[in-house]
Amino acid sequence: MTLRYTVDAVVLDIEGTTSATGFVVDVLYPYARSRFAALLSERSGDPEVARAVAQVREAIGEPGADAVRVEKALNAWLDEDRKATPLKTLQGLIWSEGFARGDLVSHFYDDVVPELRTWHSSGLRLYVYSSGSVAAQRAWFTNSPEGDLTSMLSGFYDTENAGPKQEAESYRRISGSTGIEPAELLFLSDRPGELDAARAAGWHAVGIRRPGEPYFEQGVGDHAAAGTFDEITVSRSTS
Ligand SMILES: CSCCC(=O)C(=O)COP(=O)(O)O
Ligand SMILES: [Mg+2]
Repeated sequence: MTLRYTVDAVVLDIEGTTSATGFVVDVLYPYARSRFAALLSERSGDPEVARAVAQVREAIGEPGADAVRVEKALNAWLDEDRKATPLKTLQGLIWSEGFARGDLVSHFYDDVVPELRTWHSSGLRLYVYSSGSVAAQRAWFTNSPEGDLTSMLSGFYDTENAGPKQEAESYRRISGSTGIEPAELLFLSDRPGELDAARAAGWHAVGIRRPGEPYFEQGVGDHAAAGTFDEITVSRSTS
């Protein structure tokens, strides 16, 4: 069945939606895990690192936690795939450098890039809203197996600049930042809580259900659902 929407922009979740959670967990997470210790010891003076470390200490309620304790907390969050902002900031720093030096190439499901090209060439604006940091998102779309895709993207949002993905206020913030009315925005995500929040903010929302993804069995509640991007026809609003 084809789902049809007429909007100004499509906003994309990454993990479970454009790309496989398995790739993130099996390739990106070990890459970050093996580099946290060096980052924490060698770059503690970097303001972005220092701010993230302070956020970790606050989150674990240990203001005096040393680098070893901070690393332990980061690894525990990794184990449970916790979408904690300081974890995502530090991962993003490590990954963006890994992508830049050619250690990493991102992953997209086969249906995604062709559909993004179709939507972009029809005049739709494309944005990303992911728990992965903006630095990680940029690196992800720059270093795809099909080359640099960032020219199709109009902006990037994460939990730092927009807020938590399961809160309607974050979607209102993105709508305000893009200047696009909520009813002209379509969000694609695998997580029902994120779809609920987008809908509560007045957005259109479609659940992406891909076999093998963590939320496949649970489903997406009462949201419209698609198995692949080519099941969604999106036209640009003329208004
Ligand atoms: C390129 S971002 C890496 C994936 C990631 O760390 C993540 O948390 C993605 O979560 P999402 O909100 O896109 O499901
Ligand atoms: Mg997701």
